[in-house]
Amino acid sequence: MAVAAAQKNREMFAIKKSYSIENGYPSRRRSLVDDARFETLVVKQTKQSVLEEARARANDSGLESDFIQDTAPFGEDQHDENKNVQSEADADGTIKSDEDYTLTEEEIILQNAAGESAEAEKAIQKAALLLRMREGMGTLSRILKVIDNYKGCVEHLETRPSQEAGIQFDALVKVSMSRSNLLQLIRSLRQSTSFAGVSLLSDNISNKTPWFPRHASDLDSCNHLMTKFEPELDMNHPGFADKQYRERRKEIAEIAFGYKYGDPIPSIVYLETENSTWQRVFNTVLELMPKHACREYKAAFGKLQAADIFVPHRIPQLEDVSNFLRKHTGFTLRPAAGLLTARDFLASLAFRVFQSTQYVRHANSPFHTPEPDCIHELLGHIPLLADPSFAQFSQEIGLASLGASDSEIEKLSTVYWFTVEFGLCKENQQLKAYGAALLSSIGELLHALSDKPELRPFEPASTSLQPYQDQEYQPIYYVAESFEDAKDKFRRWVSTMSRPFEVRFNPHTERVEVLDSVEKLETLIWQLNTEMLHLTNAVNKLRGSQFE
Ligand SMILES: C[C@H](O)[C@H](O)[C@H]1CNc2nc(N)[nH]c(=O)c2N1
Ligand SMILES: N[C@@H](Cc1ccc(O)cc1)C(=O)O
Ligand SMILES: [Fe+2]
Repeated sequence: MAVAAAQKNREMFAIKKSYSIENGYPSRRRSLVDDARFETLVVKQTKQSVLEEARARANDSGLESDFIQDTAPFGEDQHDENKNVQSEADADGTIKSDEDYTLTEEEIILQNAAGESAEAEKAIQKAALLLRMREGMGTLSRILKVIDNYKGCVEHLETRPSQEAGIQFDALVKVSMSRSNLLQLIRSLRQSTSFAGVSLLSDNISNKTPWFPRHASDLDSCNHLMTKFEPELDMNHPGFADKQYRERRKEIAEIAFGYKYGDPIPSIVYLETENSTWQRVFNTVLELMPKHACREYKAAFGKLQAADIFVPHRIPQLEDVSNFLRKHTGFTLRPAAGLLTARDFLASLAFRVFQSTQYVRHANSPFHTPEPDCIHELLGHIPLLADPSFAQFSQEIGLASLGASDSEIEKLSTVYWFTVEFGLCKENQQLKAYGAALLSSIGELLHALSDKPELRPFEPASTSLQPYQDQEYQPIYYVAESFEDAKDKFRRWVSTMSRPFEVRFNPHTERVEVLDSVEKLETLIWQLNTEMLHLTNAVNKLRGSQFE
């Protein structure tokens, strides 16, 4: 019961998606908790206000309806005396106010795209319009004339009898014209009573792909918190009744809110209680790891110990860990204020950036906590991020998430959940843990390896559909044939995702490029050829030296 209630409570606050710029948010926030409360409202209101703003802008531009002016209103013969009000009177005689022009999301995207710069406004845009024509085919010739007046080119025209009462025909018109003219055209058509509807269809509105972070510095604008487990909001949270703990959390969250790409991660002077929580978990992990952790985890763990980063008596500083990872796999860390939305969290992996919390779980619950803390990130995630093959794999997941649909993000994060967070694998017929949330939670690790939970073979297609909760131990775990097998299967499944474009990370610029032109592909092929040449040379040199 308590679980269900808490889940509901959290769902009320949870923000499911997105890069915050895309949603119109300012990038940084002052208070974790106020923010969290505020954001649920904002999510609802943002769309509304963006729509209103765009509408106001469209109305402010003082455009006349060229459609009406240039072509004479439809049916002018019959309604001559009404000519002046034609553009405002609807078929049933009601006045069309500006409120009636509901801008669709496509139009807002178009408007935003046009508003980016003078060139962007003039850029030629392909678009498909669906016009619901109240009257006969005669309307078509007028439409074509208006498009011509706006210097548009009609690329495709199709009509069909309408299914709806009061509408004679639907016309699908594909045009290419400058963005600003396209916007005016739509507005113009809307003002005519000859149409029961004018809509811009989504698939053609933009030759651009959706917004997503293109450079590691764009992550400054994401960082979106999921208001899930919060000591302030959740009665089940171990820190709910501990004022001091909550203050401490706020203090540490401020670092993440203030952080910008390129900054060194500020170090934290951890309290004695915090270090001793770390020590308890660290020592237990050390004890259980040889028997229960997968090989790759153990190997990387050893390197972190050798570098003096993993020591029992103090919590490692994120900056030191980040520098260590950079040297091994090119991964770096960014401080995060709490649980991020799956979209923002996965996006950072595309840049080989791992968003890491910096606060420590409550001292009363060292062996399991309902939200990620730095002990989870450090003991759970960091070792594998120092493994080159796993690092590569993590980045691929991140790249696959960029611009993916909400339902794909949901599936991706579910598979991520059952592998990277809670994955089990076989090693010489023995069950081993590779999931970070198992390796950072002794309680859950022992539960996973007991006979209590259900174990299922890992198959991304079905695993991606399995609902889960994240407050208590998992009732189901997925077991891969081996750690390699988990990565292989996940990778192959990711490549079946339906996103209509491919992206590539350029490590020199830390930029994600959309592979949407022959030129870009040619440059890449040239780079690969150069690399092939070096590799072939290396092979030849080694072969040659064998015979010396
Ligand atoms: C992608 C998936 O949802 C995953 O569980 C993410 C969500 N957000 C996160 N946010 C933080 N800060 N740390 C994490 O480990 C995760 N994990
Ligand atoms: N349960 C994990 C922490 C965690 C919580 C929620 C998550 O989504 C991930 C990790 C631990 O105790 O270490
Ligand atoms: Fe995690």
